[in-house]
Formats: sequence, C-alpha cells, structure tokens
Amino acid sequence: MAMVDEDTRAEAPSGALGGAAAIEVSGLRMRYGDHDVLCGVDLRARRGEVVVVLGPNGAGKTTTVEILEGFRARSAGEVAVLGADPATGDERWRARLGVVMQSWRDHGRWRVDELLAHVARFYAPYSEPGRVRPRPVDELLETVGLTDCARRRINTLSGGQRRRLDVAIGIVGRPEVLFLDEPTAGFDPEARRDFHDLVHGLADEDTTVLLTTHDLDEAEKLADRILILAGGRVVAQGTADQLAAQVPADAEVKWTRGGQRFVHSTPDATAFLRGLLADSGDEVAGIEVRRASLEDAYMTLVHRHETGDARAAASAFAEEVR
Ligand SMILES: Nc1ncnc2c1ncn2[C@@H]1O[C@H](COP(=O)(O)OP(=O)(O)OP(=O)(O)O)[C@@H](O)[C@H]1O
Repeated sequence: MAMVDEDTRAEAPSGALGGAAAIEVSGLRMRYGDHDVLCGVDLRARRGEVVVVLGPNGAGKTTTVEILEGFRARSAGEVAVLGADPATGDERWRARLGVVMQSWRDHGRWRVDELLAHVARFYAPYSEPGRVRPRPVDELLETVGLTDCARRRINTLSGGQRRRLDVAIGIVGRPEVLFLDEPTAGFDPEARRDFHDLVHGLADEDTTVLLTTHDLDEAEKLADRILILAGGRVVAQGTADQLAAQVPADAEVKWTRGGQRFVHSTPDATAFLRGLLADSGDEVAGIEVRRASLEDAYMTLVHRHETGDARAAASAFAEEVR
C-alpha cells in the first residue's frame, strides 16, 4: 500500500494553490511519449463536494485521477490534495484518502473479511477527532451489501461483488477525499442505487468525492458539479442544468389529441404551448415537455472536441464563467 517513502513529508505546493479546497489543480499537463493527454487542466473541489468527471474513452480521466492519488507522476502543473503535493505525500496524508481504481485484481485467495481487516489495520494509527479510523469491518460489509459474502474467497466473487469490495476498500479508512474511477461498472440496478445512497452519505460526512463515470444519469444524480474533459482540457463544468443550458438544443413537446400522440421540437416550448392551448386547448391532453438534457450537452461538447474544436470549446466556457 505504501507508494512513497514513509519519511517523505507532505508539502503544499507554492504558488496560487493551497487554501481550504480539498483538491486544487492548475495547469495540469501529462504527456506520454509524444502524446499530450492533458494540456492544462484546472480543477477545484471543496470539502464535502461531489465532483463527477465525464469524458470519452481516452480523454485522460484515469490519468488525472491517478496523478491526484499520487500513483502517477505528472509532466507539469500544480496539484494539491488536502494541501499536499501527491507526488510527495506521506503515509499520514495517504491515510486521509480513499481510492477505488478502475480495476484491482489481486488477493484472489484471501477471504473478503480477511482482506478488509488487513487493509483496515493500515488506517488504525491515523484516527483523528471526529473521524475514527478504520471503519469496523462488519459495518463496512453491511454498507456495501457483502455481509453474506464475508467468508468467500475473493476469486469466487462475481464482477459486481468484486466491485462492491473495491468500494469497501476505498472507504475503510473513512477518507476525507475519495477517488472513484468508474466505481459502478458491473453493478446491478440495486447495487447502483445503494452506491448512490452511499455517496450521498459520504458527502454528508464532509467527504470530498471525485468520481469518473460514463453513466450520465449517475453523474446527474450524484454530482454537485460535473466536469467534461475532452481534448486534454476541461471543456465545460457546472450542474447538469447549467451544462444543458449551455447548448442550443430544442425542447421536445408531446401531447395527445383525439386519441392520437403528437411530438414537436421547438426552441421555445412556452410559446409553442401557448399557441397549442389557444388553438385547441379543450382537446389537448397528456402534455410532456422534455428540455435539453445533460446527454444533449455532453454530446454537443464532446462532438465539438471530436471535430477539432476543443480549444475553442474550452475558451468559450472560460469566457462564459468569467
Ligand atoms: N502508461 C501509459 N503509457 C502511454 N499512454 C498511456 C498510458 N496510460 C494511458 N495512456 C494513454 O493516455 C490516454 C488517456 O488514458 P486514460 O486512461 O487516462 O483515459 P480515460 O479518460 O480514463 O479513458 P476511459 O474512459 O477509456 O477509461 C489514452 O490515449 C491512453 O492510451
């Protein structure tokens, strides 16, 4: 588990970063060989905030998360997690973090409860007032719905059960910052809903959560703020509603008249409905209005990137939030 020398002291980077935010990233760059994956990412997360990172395959989400976790060295930029540079964070700093990586396939012959008890021991010296570490294993098993699997060997778990165990490992130390890289891949609907409740509960405990997903409904349910990464840049961020408002998308109006269903796309649903009701208000029933969604915004913003306009999308976004 130790990724850095125990004696290496965590130091906050100098410059514009530091302060009360749990995560602060400025001008983050990552280059693999001659491939620039991150070209200047800025990101900030407050304590207790749930930030969801969206982006197409290969956008650099995992790379960003692994840099913040201290598992990957960055090419350039300033990064502070809980006030420390992840590249030099010590064990005390690491004990304040929780990590759920995209895949973690080890300890197959261990039993579920043994592994959790083993990992839990790492956190025991790092309790703080109001934050007792680690969480009791029984409580943890119950929280992630693995009580019935406690004595099972890990290599006999299903994909979804293994993922639940990954989440348990991520939260065993009652983290102040929790990184979750596609945590719900393989979850059935019930596990997914339980996981969403879990994240809401963690946020209530003032845990900062940074989560990547390809599930836009999940992003909308969980995020205080959504961030879209494309072309190595943050091309947009905000709540799902704020993002939807950024893209010009028609609303879809549906209604029934004389037993027949009608659908109409319009940029101004209110004006259209006024007209519809004025013309045939008595006969119209079952009105539904679907406004631009997070999915519309995501598709538009990512499409701009894929058509080579990521830099323009990022500067348009910077202009809008100024
Ligand atoms: N160790 C590495 N060496 C070289 N290239 C890498 C390395 N790790 C990642 N990459 C490349 O960096 C880019 C970003 O990868 P990353 O895994 O961060 O994307 P992602 O947004 O998490 O994608 P996904 O949604 O598919 O999980 C990809 O083009 C990937 O091939």
